[in-house]
Amino acid sequence: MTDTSTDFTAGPLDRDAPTYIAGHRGLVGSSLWRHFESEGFSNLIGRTSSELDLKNRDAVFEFFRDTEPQVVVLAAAKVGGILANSTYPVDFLSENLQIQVNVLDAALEQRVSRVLFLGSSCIYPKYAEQPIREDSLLTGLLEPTNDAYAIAKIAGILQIQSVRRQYGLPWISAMPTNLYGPGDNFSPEGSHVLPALIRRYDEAATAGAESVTNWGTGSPRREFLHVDDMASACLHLLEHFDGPQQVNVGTGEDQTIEEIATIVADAVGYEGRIEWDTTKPDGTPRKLLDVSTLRGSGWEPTVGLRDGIRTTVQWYRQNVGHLRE
Ligand SMILES: NC(=O)C1=CN([C@@H]2O[C@H](COP(=O)(O)OP(=O)(O)OC[C@H]3O[C@@H](n4cnc5c(N)ncnc54)[C@H](OP(=O)(O)O)[C@@H]3O)[C@@H](O)[C@H]2O)C=CC1
Ligand SMILES: C[C@H]1O[C@H](OP(=O)(O)OP(=O)(O)OC[C@H]2O[C@@H](n3cnc4c(=O)[nH]c(N)nc43)[C@H](O)[C@@H]2O)[C@@H](O)[C@@H](O)C1=O
Repeated sequence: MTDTSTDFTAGPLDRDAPTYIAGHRGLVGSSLWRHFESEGFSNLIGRTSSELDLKNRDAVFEFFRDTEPQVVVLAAAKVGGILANSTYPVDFLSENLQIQVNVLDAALEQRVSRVLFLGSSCIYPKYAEQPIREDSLLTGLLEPTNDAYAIAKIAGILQIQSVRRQYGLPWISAMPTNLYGPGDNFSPEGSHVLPALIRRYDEAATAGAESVTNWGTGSPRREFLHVDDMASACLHLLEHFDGPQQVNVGTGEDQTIEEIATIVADAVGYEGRIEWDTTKPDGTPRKLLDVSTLRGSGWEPTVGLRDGIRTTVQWYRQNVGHLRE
């Protein structure tokens, strides 16, 4: 079956159109909200999970009928780091499938004109050639620590492509690399590596601890994008890209986890030793995205890694760290 949605040309979005940001209180959603507001969007719609549980299909359809969004960014999902993903795989599979199927089906009933679905770089095979091109999808086995989450995200890409083929609507998907920034989840067990390190090193610096213990071996490589760059890439794609293939979103540069730990230690002023708990999983050895599609469409990141980590530490100290006992 071919993609029939070929007569659409991406262009500026209507700043007054009802625009639904699903997950608007999360790391990505809150940054999207700030960015869309700063870009003049006057009719943004958001609902918390207690106001609208996106797993509740009837409630989602009723919400779409009431609010009639014309643009939807799907940044609501069950999200977590390597340990949460590997400990609760059925939650990551089932909740994400329910959320995305409900939102995309309701958006289809309303014939929403532009939808952006957010996946993740973990959709690609564990041993994909680096940097990972978009056409590596489904060419090899997944990383077992996040295969359930990845399968849900791959289903989302297929749903976007299927709506394009069957209904000709110009919906798109973006696959972000590991993200960080203000509004992140800093829970020690459930979070991703960067917020976990910021919290651990800040606590160690405050306590004058002689050593900190991080997870795994420190040798895996990861690529990090500041969430405000992610938000600007999302709007850029909605206005400049149309096509069935998911688009990678990243910086095109990566570091070892050990290097990241050193940058965080510098940022918080911690001078003690680093130890590694090798009973914790390393996950995929490397996942550096090929970002030539996005770069070719005229977008590039603006926040350097050291600056981004420094300002995230400041945000953490002002908004989360001071709440500790
Ligand atoms: N963080 C990262 O490093 C990466 C994230 N992504 C993707 O980006 C997107 C956003 O992630 P991120 O911002 O980090 O995640 P967060 O956990 O920070 O935010 C997720 C948001 O989803 C909402 N949500 C979760 N379940 C439900 C539900 N049942 N009903 C309604 N809302 C719900 C939550 O709403 P509420 O706060 O109201 O409870 C929350 O605000 C996700 O699709 C994720 O897969 C991709 C790659 C990397
Ligand atoms: C975005 C992406 O995020 C997840 O994949 P991941 O990249 O493996 O995620 P992570 O950030 O949790 O870990 C990165 C690396 O860092 C190491 N590491 C060290 N010390 C801590 C630590 O304290 N916490 C965590 N979480 N990791 C640590 C850890 O051992 C690993 O080697 C997916 O499940 C999936 O959700 C997904 O799509």
